[in-house]
Amino acid sequence: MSLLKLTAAMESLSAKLAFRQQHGSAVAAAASPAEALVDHAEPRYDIDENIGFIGAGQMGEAMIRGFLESGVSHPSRLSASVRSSARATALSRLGVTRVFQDAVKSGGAAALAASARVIFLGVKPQGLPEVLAALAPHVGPQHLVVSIAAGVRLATLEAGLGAGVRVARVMPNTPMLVGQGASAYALGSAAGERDAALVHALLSGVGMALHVDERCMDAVTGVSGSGPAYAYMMIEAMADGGVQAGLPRATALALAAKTVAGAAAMVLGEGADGALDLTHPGVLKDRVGSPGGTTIAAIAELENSGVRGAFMRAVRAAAERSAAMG
Ligand SMILES: NC(=O)C1=CN([C@@H]2O[C@H](COP(=O)(O)OP(=O)(O)OC[C@H]3O[C@@H](n4cnc5c(N)ncnc54)[C@H](O)[C@@H]3O)[C@@H](O)[C@H]2O)C=CC1
Ligand SMILES: O=C(O)[C@@H]1CCC=N1
Repeated sequence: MSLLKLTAAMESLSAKLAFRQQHGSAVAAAASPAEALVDHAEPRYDIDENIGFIGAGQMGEAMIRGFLESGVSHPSRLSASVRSSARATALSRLGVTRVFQDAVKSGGAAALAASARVIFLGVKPQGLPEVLAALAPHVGPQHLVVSIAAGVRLATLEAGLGAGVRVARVMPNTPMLVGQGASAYALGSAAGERDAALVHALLSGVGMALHVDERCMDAVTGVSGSGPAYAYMMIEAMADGGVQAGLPRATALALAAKTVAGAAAMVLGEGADGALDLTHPGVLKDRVGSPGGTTIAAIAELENSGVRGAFMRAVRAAAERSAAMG
């Protein structure tokens, strides 16, 4: 893909994202009323590259589904190396038919490297060394290898694949499945501007993508990689409170989830140039509470329970665990 085409693709993605953020629609099934009328018989996708996955579990499948549903890629452009027939069946239901066997034991790494120019490594960090060893003989100058493994450093990827191989380290999160991911990425020493643009275009097609220095990646893991789990706990707990106060479960859960999503959308404003325009959550919080009212009564309970400190310690624990895994 030429740099010009990539830039155009990125602009188109930004426009789509702006639309989705504005309209709260996560997935591009009907990115605009006009697009909803388009006949999709022809393949229609934004990133004109063959993309492969070694490991398509929770996160790998969320990325694949996100790429497909947001129109970043097309099933004909995707391939994967998987361990189980259940995974292969799940992918074929998505239209991904180039599915190879285990990357380590059954030659899947060679087949995948032959079929894809961008190779995502979606296995657990503990399984990564043997995947790198299996993949190393098959990667060349045409490849960009992107690891999503928590804690695993760029230097480890470069040492495992060989000097000169272009690598990137990405920390995605599962809301990518619905086009609402929050990802950060860092680039290896051999990766260039085109690689950065490609990684950025892929990730920003399924949410927000930020380029960070590698030393930030463990902290990123603590905030956004593991973060959806904290948000789910919060939503579950708020819903439990609603049930305790007399609401039906489904009503409480829907209200809690939408409240968290809406509050997050108000922090994540967007400037005229499409850049993020963040609003401090403290300012927004103060607008909710009336003197002597309900909100401040609730906030006093949260402060008494040490919720802020608990969240800070949780993020720090995840970041430290990520650093230790590396
Ligand atoms: N789950 C999450 O929310 C996030 C996970 N990650 C990272 O993503 C990676 C995967 O995590 P999950 O998807 O949660 O784990 P998972 O266990 O659901 O998926 C890993 C997949 O890799 C497959 N696999 C393992 N060895 C293989 C081989 N040799 N050949 C082919 N396939 C192989 C497994 O069968 C499994 O389906 C981890 O490194 C994790 O740190 C990063 C951000 C978020
Ligand atoms: O729990 C984990 O280790 C992975 C990495 C970030 C989210 N899940």
